[in-house]
Amino acid sequence: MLEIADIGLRFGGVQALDGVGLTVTQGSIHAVIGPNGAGKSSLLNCISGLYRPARGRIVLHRGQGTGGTDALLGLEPHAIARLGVARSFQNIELFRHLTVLENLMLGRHTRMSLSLLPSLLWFGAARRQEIAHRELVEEVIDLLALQAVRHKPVSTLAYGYAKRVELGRALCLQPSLLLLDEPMAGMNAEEKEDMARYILDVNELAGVTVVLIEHDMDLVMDISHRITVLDFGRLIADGTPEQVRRDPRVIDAYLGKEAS
Ligand SMILES: Nc1ncnc2c1ncn2[C@@H]1O[C@H](COP(=O)(O)OP(=O)(O)OP(=O)(O)O)[C@@H](O)[C@H]1O
Repeated sequence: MLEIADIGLRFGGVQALDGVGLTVTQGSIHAVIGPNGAGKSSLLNCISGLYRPARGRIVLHRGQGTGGTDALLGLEPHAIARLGVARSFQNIELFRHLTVLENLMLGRHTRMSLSLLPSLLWFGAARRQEIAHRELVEEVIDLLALQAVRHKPVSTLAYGYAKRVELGRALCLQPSLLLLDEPMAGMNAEEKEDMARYILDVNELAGVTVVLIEHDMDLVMDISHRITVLDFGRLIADGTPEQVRRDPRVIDAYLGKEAS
């Protein structure tokens, strides 16, 4: 569903990404791992359009039925989001004084097709659209088990819950591809386990393809179908969790450091 080839990105003297390429399969959870500064966030930023790599190719194949193929390189972030690529955890700001439901409805509104004026003129159409939005938001609330906190302001929620609302905000855009940058950062073991389960549900039940950056190796090995390993901006391994776990370059570059 996503093909990335030969990405080169430089910041002054730092080669953040050097010839990186990978293929994300539709329906998979694809993790990107590597030591600090390896280029993981930069890669996600290239996919979502925040960074413009000097060279390379990023192509999104949209799902069956739509038949579309889009070159993402050079598109603005909002245009990429409109193609069904959502990003969570670093650029989604929740409105902390608003309730969970209000935050999710707001997340949904960026996807509204009717502008204000036609909405006033064509009240019926706007109303139908509002009902459809509401149904989608209710599905997200069910999927992420947010019923108990739906009317609570986000500022009153425990950290793990707030993170789940962020995930919900991204899901309200009905993405086909979800980019998650360290979704478990700052969480305790129980919160991490919960979040991992919801990411699996998003993938399996909602059919969303996920690209995930995460430092917790056991967790990555548990939930990912495929793992790409970066080190100093270069791809050093790519494969199933079993293949990556055994790869001597990975053990050297990453697991070795963790174990020591
Ligand atoms: N906006 C920027 N300006 C300058 N240098 C940058 C910028 N973004 C990233 N870099 C540099 O590019 C390299 C890769 O950084 P990146 O944040 O992509 O790594 P990472 O693997 O996500 O690291 P971490 O695990 O610490 O988040 C680093 O040397 C970093 O300092």
